[in-house]
Amino acid sequence: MASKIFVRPISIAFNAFRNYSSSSKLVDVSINDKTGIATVTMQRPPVNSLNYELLIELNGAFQDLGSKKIKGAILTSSLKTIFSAGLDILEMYKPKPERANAFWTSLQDTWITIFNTPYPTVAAINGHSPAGGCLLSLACEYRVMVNNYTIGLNETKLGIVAPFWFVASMKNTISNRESELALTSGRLYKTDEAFKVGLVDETAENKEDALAKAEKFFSRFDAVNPIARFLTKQELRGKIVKVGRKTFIYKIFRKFQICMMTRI
Ligand SMILES: CC/C=C\C/C=C\C/C=C\CCC/C=C/C(=O)SCCNC(=O)CCNC(=O)[C@H](O)C(C)(C)COP(=O)(O)OP(=O)(O)OC[C@H]1O[C@@H](n2cnc3c(N)ncnc32)[C@H](O)[C@@H]1OP(=O)(O)O
Repeated sequence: MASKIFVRPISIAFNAFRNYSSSSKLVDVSINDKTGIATVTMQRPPVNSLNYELLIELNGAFQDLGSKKIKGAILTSSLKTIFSAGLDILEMYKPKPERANAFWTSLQDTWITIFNTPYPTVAAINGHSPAGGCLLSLACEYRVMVNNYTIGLNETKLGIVAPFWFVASMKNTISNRESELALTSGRLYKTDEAFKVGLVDETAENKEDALAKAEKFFSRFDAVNPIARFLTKQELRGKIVKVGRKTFIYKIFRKFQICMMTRI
């Protein structure tokens, strides 16, 4: 039996941008009472492009799950063939500087939240997952991907530069060498190719299969102390987040991106 929990309203999460708040539910969160597994489903047709509102809801959903006693959380999509098309291109087209700043901050906050959850996370990638979509899956601990879709950080193909925390997320998952080859060429991997290089951990026949495999991943931790598990995760991932959040280079880079975005 699955119980629903409410995602924090956007207007409460970010009062300064009340004008941009939306009452529509872009993220569905359900927790299976029997298994203790939460499923976070992005539902922003047509392609789950990541705009400010979706990011705020996603961030709120993963944060709220931190206060629940869950076994793990699965990130997936309600759409038939798309996990997420990445950042919403409309957010990057001549935005107001305040909106660009809020958008960019919400993207990084969401990445940090998912990257750092105390509970285990799996991305059940049930469709295409370019750029920012790939980033979301990289923030999870494990990836199961349905066959015959594409995934990757294809920014260079779009003539843009993946921020270094996108790159760090890739390098946290596949080798430095493979990351270099993939990022410089803007490669989008097919599911089987992604599996071969370790970008995804398992392949699946369809969404149900992906969800079943995702659930199975959590049983690896049945005999593991959750606090020891989380502290170990922090040990492994903490430095990447610190670098992403605090450095001078990041601040410069962000200003540069906002400048680019407001001039397109
Ligand atoms: C391009 C960026 C420009 C400027 C950036 C400047 C500064 C920013 C600096 C740095 C940022 C770096 C990090 C960037 C990360 C990103 O995520 S950028 C976004 C990258 N995303 C993509 O490249 C995906 C593009 N889309 C696709 O490949 C395909 O649409 C799809 C495989 C996801 C789905 O294919 P189909 O099922 O065939 O569907 P359609 O192509 O017909 O699309 C349906 C509908 O959706 C709209 N759409 C698609 N992607 C996006 C998107 N990312 N944002 C907003 N809208 C999107 C598409 O236009 C169609 O709309 P309609 O025509 O039906 O109105």
